[in-house]
Amino acid sequence: MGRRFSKRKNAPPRKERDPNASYVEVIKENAQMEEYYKAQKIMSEEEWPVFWGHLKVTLPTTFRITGTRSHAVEIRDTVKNAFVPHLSNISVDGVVANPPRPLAWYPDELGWHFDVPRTLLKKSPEYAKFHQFLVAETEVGNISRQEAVSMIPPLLLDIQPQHWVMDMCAAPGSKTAQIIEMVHAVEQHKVVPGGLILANDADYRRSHMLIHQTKRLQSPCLMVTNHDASMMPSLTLAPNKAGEVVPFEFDRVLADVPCSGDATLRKNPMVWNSWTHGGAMGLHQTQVNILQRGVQMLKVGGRIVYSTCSFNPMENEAVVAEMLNRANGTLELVDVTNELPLLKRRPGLSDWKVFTKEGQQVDKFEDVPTDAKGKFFPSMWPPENAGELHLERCLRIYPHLQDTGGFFVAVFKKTAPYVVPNPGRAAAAAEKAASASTSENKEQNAEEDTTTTGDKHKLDTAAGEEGSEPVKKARMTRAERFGAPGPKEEPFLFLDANNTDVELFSKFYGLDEDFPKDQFLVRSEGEKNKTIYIVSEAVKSILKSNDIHRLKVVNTGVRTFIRQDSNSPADCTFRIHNEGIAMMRQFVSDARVMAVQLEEVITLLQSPYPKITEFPEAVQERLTALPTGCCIFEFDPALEKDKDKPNPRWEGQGLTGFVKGKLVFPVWKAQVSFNMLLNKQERRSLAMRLGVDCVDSPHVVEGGAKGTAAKAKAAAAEAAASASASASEDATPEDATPEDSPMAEDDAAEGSEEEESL
Ligand SMILES: C[S@@+](CC[C@H](N)C(=O)[O-])C[C@H]1O[C@@H](n2cnc3c(N)ncnc32)[C@H](O)[C@@H]1O
Repeated sequence: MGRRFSKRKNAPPRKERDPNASYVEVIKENAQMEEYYKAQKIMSEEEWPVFWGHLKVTLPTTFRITGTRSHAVEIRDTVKNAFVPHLSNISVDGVVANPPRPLAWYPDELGWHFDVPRTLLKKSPEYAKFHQFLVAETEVGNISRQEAVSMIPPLLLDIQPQHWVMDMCAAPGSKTAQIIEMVHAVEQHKVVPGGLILANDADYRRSHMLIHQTKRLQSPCLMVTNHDASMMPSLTLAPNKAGEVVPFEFDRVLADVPCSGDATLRKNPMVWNSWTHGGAMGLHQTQVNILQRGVQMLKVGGRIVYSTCSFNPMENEAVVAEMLNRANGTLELVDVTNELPLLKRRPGLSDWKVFTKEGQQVDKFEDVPTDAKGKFFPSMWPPENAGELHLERCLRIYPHLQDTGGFFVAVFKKTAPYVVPNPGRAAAAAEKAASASTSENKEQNAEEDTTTTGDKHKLDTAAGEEGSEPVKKARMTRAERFGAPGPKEEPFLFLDANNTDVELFSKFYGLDEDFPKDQFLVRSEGEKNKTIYIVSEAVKSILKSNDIHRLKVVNTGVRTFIRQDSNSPADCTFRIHNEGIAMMRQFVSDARVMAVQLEEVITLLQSPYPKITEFPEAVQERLTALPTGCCIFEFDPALEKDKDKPNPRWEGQGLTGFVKGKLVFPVWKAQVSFNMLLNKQERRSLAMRLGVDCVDSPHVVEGGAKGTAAKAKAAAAEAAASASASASEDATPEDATPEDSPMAEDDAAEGSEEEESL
């Protein structure tokens, strides 16, 4: 997960976690690595000392403002106008900090960086306030801490809202979040977007980090799967509404593959200690196989971006060159010189050297000693036609160019169908490996079946001697490679448009005629429908495929309606979940929407269950007239009567603080009182943006404590919860018991080992 600014529950003592504390003990030298990269001639001798020196400097903090377009702009303007002017020239103990500033190359000033020593963050009241803001906005997913260079691959995918996008190695999900935002970039009224985001990770536990990271983006177009990306299954999809069977292919694919990670030195100083010549060797073939499967599943005319956080040509240009040669003219490198023009980059290499684990240079595959042959593939060397492949079109990002981490990116376009096998220059050993991992549908699916039943994993089954890396890998079980497989997922069951429950809430909320009522689903077979999710038409066509058993879907759908088992006399016991409110607001009848002023919002924020009599007299009559049950409160700052009155909390801002767009949130009306259906973080974030105080609702339910939910995915939950950053909470109506939704299981499993506070 992009690192977050959040506080962690049960976090180890600060001292243990302070990365600076451990950094001082690392000696930032590695002679082998220095020699290796000098031999690769990744830059001139004159530039080398600047590059090498920069690797030793701690990375600035970077964050990205997330969410839908208008919302993100609002948060950006808050950072720019409310904080930055107060953060210039601040010094503590003689240290002056650079105030936060936008990344020059990131579009619309939505990417930011700053390098502020921890002491200053703690001691300066201005920075403390800024930090508090970052924490609150991160909690609700409006800000995501993400390394600057990691933001590049999604930007180069050139995603359009209607695109089907596959993120092959997606966890913890910072790039997936960016992709989701791009698919939702155009805010359309009364439309569920047509795009699709399939986010996959081979590691089940990490696939749950992915769910956590993307949950707050509330996309009905997202599907999270758990496969070895080199063996993503092929499916025949169910016909869509127009009766067409569209192929299971993607307009855009991101292959952000597992790599040795030596370009993350600034963030992970331990790499100084651990780097060896062998680090990249065991990854090269896996990287080729993942990229190749991505190319197969890409539409002709589509774009695939390959990226690593490694400087190593064996993981970078060698993989790219092998793929281009296998593709034999059906794939080309795109010249992206004019894309992100302010991003400083260096061209890819057309020549590089290969070394043994012991550090001996080997000029060609044929020269590898027989007893070491199993560790090498011919594709690790520069091909003879390297000069013709336009490898210079690859992007090498070096830390000293713009004070970032290092990264490698290659952007391809598929120009014609790609047929496997086409082993190109690969030798017999690699051919065998490739065919094991990329052979057509039948074999792939059979493979998936065997891996899930615990048989030996066949990926990378290269011919090689006993004890060689490929053979050892081939003998690994799936669990050894990717951790324990998750439990069998509950099925995704669609509700008919004329299902009694669908009819009940459709009528109660006056759902628009155009609303796709056949895209609701549940996950609790045989039980009454407790939690109702909505998915896009594209997701539905996948879930309704006859081959769906081949795809391990771990999560999809946005929580939209929750059944409240209560004694409430409400006509409809389904409440709207805050997750689905932005989308549902477009389709809900105005009769269920109450326009409110700031004063009413404050009453709800400052009292857990305010009685009608606690609201301003002017609205009491309207509130009394509302039928019991769930309704939507809508606050439009443009209609606020006192909007220009200064807000004492935020200097220079009107009374509504930094909230410029409409706010909608679900509220439960009981007999005599109201309850805002927001969790603790959501309440706090809203209060902070409005510049008012709030109280936490006492009726929140800790997600981790949801008994049955926690049990259901015990394996994943246990692992993730131990690293968990924040148990989630859900607000419930005062007179109702908390729902026990299948999706609540995710709350128990959420969290990230990569989470870090400022
Ligand atoms: C570099 S990280 C991806 C980072 C991610 N794209 C992001 O931006 O947050 C690589 C990921 O690949 C996953 N992985 C490793 N081998 C894989 C495979 N064969 N198929 C799919 N995922 C794999 C790892 O679990 C890891 O989460």
